[in-house]
Amino acid sequence: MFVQTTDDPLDEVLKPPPDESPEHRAIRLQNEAEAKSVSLAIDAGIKAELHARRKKRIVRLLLLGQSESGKSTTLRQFQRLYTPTAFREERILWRAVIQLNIVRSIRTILNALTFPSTSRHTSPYSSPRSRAHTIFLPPLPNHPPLPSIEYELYNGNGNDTTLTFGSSSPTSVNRHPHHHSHSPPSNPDSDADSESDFVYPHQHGHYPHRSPPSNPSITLAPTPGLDALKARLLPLRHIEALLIAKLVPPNEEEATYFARVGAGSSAGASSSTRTSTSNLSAGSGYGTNHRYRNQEIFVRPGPGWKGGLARAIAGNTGLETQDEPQEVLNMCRSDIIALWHDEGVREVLRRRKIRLEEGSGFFLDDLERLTSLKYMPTDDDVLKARLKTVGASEYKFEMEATAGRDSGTEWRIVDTGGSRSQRPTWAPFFDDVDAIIFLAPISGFDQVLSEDRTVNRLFDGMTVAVCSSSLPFFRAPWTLVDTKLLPFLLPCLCFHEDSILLWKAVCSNKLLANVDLVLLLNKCDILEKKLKLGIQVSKYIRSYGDRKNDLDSVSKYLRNKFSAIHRQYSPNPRKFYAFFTSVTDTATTAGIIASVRDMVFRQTLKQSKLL
Ligand SMILES: Nc1nc2c(ncn2[C@@H]2O[C@H](COP(=O)(O)OP(=O)(O)OP(=O)(O)O)[C@@H](O)[C@H]2O)c(=O)[nH]1
Ligand SMILES: [Mg+2]
Repeated sequence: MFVQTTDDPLDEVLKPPPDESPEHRAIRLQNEAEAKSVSLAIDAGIKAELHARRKKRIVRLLLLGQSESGKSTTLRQFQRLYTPTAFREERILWRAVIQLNIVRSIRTILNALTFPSTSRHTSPYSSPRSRAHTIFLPPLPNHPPLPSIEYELYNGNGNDTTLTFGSSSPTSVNRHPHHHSHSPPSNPDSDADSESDFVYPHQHGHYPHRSPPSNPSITLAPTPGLDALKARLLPLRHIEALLIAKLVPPNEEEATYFARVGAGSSAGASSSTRTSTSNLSAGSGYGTNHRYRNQEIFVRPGPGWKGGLARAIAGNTGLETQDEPQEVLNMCRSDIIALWHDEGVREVLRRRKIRLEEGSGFFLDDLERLTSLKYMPTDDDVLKARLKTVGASEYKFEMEATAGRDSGTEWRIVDTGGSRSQRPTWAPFFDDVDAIIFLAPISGFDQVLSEDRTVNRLFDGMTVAVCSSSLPFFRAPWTLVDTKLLPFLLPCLCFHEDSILLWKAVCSNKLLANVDLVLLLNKCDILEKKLKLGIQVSKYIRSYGDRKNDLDSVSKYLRNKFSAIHRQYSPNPRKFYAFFTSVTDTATTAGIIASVRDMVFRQTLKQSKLL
């Protein structure tokens, strides 16, 4: 029976009729009882859901470390292990990145063969014999004609070659003298070009091994073999532009920065091709502006670039795709393989100290498979692919049931860009993080930072940085520190810029005082290779002294260094977790990631007093 306690007009409506019969009343009461129980059940469901949501654990991990330390690769390992279906589905999207990695490796080789390496040889125009040429290339198959674009390439025998792709091009490759606007300026140092420290191939396109001369310079010889090979590899420049245009959104200002700096002629290019044009001009920029030739293509983390690629290949299985870069790679396959396996080329790279196989995105040892028309990236390929990160982004993982007791926990992993200009983006994540995974690529003891070639990756570069508790480290980008300002920036410490410096900064940061730090001493596989090649650690790290130059001794020595810093700089005592890793190695990394996950999970429970 309703008890009317309010003046609610609804009550008036719901009031039983005054002449309600006993039968009708019984039915009405039964209906009301049923409605009430349904309503109660709904309320209970909502309550339970709210309760479950409140109970749901969220663990937030932050990946830190210098550029190329392996942060994004570690994230991909997490994805591979904990969201395998999504990881597998996305493999096809990585093909473009791998193609770009291959093309860039080839470009590095061709540049090494072409450009003199000594500091006085900074201009490809410096030869008095320089003359520009134009090569007209036919439009590539299965691709709409591109506007006519010109690129310049120093072809190694004193001539500049301008390449033109476009619908107006003749159908055969031929050369003719280029107009005067591309004529090389005269250079008073031009005689210097008659000698350089690189080996030229002989006339049949092979690169004979030459024993090192007593003088590090090697006299140049005419190089028709190399010219022919390079001409056959020219389409790689075209696909480099296509790939960049595919991967970098057209509105990406930063990605095209260096292109604009090194831009050549791009008149007539449509706005959609301007990205590729200007980036190709950057390709020409490595002819005319050497300092930009190592610029990396990057993407902002998150699904953005993948979304664009996915749309581009929508409806395609990836097996019978008409993928132009793949077709061009396939077409150039034998030349690429010949180039990479040539002893003479290897010798040039050795002399130039270019060790592609130790660098990022190295795929040249597997060209047969990777250049096949039906190539589909494997898990390992995806892990080895290199795509620089800019900015920071959070990735969510629901652990699957197989993950055991932490199933239902939501893991949020933040991947960050590690190059110097990116480090200020780390700070906003510091106040809400459960653990930090810090990657230190210990193979970098004999390398310099790609963004500053005066700075050793691990130890010995001398750079000034500002670090103080009152001036948050990461909000004071080192790049902004001007030496003129130094007297005003106190306290000011002189650091050795490198992974060690970063580790010190992370350990000492007060915001992170209660955050667990997990150190991955990464790239052990490369370290091992270097040590086997006889590279002496003591040459680069003076304090290493006369310890054994083997993997065990070196890695333990480095771990102790990091551990000592952790002990000394942590504001509060905390445990030190360190692992030796090669995060591209799926077999070993799976176990390590499981340990890290368990350890972080336990600590999180402890801190939330659930354990
Ligand atoms: N051989 C080897 N290569 C590795 C290892 N870890 C990472 N790499 C490779 O090194 C390159 C750089 O790795 P990333 O994960 O992109 O580096 P990152 O720290 O994310 O770099 P940024 O995005 O620039 O900050 C990639 O090509 C990886 O495949 C390793 O342990 N061994
Ligand atoms: Mg990255």
